[in-house]
Amino acid sequence: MTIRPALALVAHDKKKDDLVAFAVSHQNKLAEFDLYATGTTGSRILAAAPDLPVTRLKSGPLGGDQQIGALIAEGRVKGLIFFVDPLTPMPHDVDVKALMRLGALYDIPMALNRATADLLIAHPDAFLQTT
Ligand SMILES: O=C(CO)COP(=O)(O)O
Repeated sequence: MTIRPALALVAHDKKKDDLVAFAVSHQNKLAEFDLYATGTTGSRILAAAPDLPVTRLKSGPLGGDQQIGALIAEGRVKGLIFFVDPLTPMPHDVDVKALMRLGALYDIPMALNRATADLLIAHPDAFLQTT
């Protein structure tokens, strides 16, 4: 059995509409990956694009960001699309920072906004690095 490369999709509440729009408009390319999402983000994506292979983890404030961080550290998740809200304080800010830190540490392609996500998904091979 071949394990497909995996991407993670996460959005803060005020950015969820943007991420859903991104996922819908790039459905065909995203369908080539296994997708992991934090709980509420995953529900929103699946409601709009039910055929996408999304595995929902815990909600971000309940540990979902850390679960995705662990998947990055294990080498399972090869790319992170994380639409962050820079204007709202988060109770789980330490988890948000930890997730971005692991993305930087493991040098995976990481988009923190729609503009960068659009650039990355135009070059899906960027997610296929093996380190
Ligand atoms: O809080 C989040 C990321 O930090 C996202 O979690 P939800 O997708 O469960 O809202």
